[in-house]
Amino acid sequence: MRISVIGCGYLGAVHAASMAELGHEVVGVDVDQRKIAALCKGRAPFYEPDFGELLQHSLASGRLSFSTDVHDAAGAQVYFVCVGTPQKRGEYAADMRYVEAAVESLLGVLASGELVVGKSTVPVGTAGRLAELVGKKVPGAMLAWNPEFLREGFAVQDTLHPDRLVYGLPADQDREVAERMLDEVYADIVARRTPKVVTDYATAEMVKTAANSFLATKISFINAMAELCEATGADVKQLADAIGYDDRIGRKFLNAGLGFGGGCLPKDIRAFMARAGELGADQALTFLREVDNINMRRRIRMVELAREVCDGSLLGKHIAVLGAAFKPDSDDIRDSPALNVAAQLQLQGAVVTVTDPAAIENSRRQWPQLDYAETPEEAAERADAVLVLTEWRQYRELDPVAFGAVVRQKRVLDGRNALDREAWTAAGWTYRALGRRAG
Ligand SMILES: NC(=O)C1=CN([C@@H]2O[C@H](COP(=O)(O)OP(=O)(O)OC[C@H]3O[C@@H](n4cnc5c(N)ncnc54)[C@H](O)[C@@H]3O)[C@@H](O)[C@H]2O)C=CC1
Ligand SMILES: O=C(O)[C@H]1O[C@H](OP(=O)(O)OP(=O)(O)OC[C@H]2O[C@@H](n3ccc(=O)[nH]c3=O)[C@H](O)[C@@H]2O)[C@H](O)[C@@H](O)[C@@H]1O
Repeated sequence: MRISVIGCGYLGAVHAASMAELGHEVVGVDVDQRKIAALCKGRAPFYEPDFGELLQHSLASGRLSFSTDVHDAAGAQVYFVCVGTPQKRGEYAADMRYVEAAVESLLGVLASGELVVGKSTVPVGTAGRLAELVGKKVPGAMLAWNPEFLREGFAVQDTLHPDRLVYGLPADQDREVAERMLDEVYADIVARRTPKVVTDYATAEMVKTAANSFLATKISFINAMAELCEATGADVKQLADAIGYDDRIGRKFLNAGLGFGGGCLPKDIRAFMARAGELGADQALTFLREVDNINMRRRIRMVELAREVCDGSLLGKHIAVLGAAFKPDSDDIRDSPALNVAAQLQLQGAVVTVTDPAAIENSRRQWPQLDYAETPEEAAERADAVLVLTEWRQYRELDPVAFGAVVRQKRVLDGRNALDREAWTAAGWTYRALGRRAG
């Protein structure tokens, strides 16, 4: 099948290479010339495990190419829309200008019988509106919404082996044709009997925002428990383990700590609230405001904790921040809790050095005022406190004995509840973590 993918960022580039891996002829299009130049050369423009190999394999097969010209996308049976939907500046709502522009550009290349498939996360109501536009401008062309649930750090695995497929389809006679075309795109995945939900546009759009809202709520729930643990002397990690044994609750996404960041959960819950407001149903989602508040309070608490361990003042204290990406195995720093804390510490007078295995280049571009080091040892040289804010394996596996020789003061703040508290304490470190007793 011939497929085009519009927008080759974290989602689209992986989707394009994965579709080629599934045997399709794929053209990836992006307006960012640097990104396309890198992809054409088989260089991943971002850090994502397994993506580099997949990209090179797909390019070598001759089934994958990239372009900055949307006309090179013409002649496909299916056009995936994977452009960004960031938060609007100064507002909660999603900025839809990239989706609008991408669909507008497709109107010039689309033909009757071809299918536009939205993958970007959008406010409910978008697909219906765009389907009308597509049908009016290109009679016989169709539109479907097929939200994506991949996680960064597992993007290749999640794209090739998703736990479900969701098709939001038109209500008219195009419904069956569109479903058949999507089944052909995902033939290998459908053949494995992957659960498939075939529904209308609005439900498909809402499945995506509801899923991200639920995940954000689960994280903020455990972080609210962490706040109470701090007030009572209880231990949030043991609490999460204990409630997580209940199958109805489950242990996943109950890791208390610095909370959620990234290019999706924060902006998606806000866009969902904004859309509910537009629809006159804002009351239904007021709880998400509290989810957001609990999440942001963790960042402030982390800074307080750093001040506490630094004898009540951050002025002139050398602080090593281990981790800049919003999560491990990614170079994505969009709304990174780690960088937010690093910047707050610096504003309060600390001398902050940040390190990260993959995200230093991105961080330097966005936060040039911070200092950076290549390794945790360099970052922690003569530090008064070490903060582990992204739980990269390298940091989880640090040897607290050897690492202790580098710093001025053996004080470690475990922002992700990821270190072995007993081992660090035994090596003479003062151990502090959100929602746990001092070690
Ligand atoms: N990053 C992720 O893990 C996931 C993202 N999503 C959703 O997918 C969408 C894309 O997210 P990311 O890939 O993270 O964003 P991104 O910012 O990494 O990529 C978006 C890409 O679209 C390109 N673009 C913008 N306008 C264009 C146009 N008119 N024509 C062609 N290309 C254009 C940009 O240059 C950029 O490369 C968002 O709606 C996001 O919420 C959904 C699931 C997972
Ligand atoms: O819409 C999206 O873009 C994606 O958003 C999230 O994926 P992602 O942002 O890549 O990463 P997550 O693993 O969900 O982590 C998000 C944030 O929550 C934090 N987190 C996660 C789990 C947890 O228990 N505690 C916690 O604080 C992470 O550190 C990270 O900052 C969802 O998990 C994906 O299903 C979805 O497709």
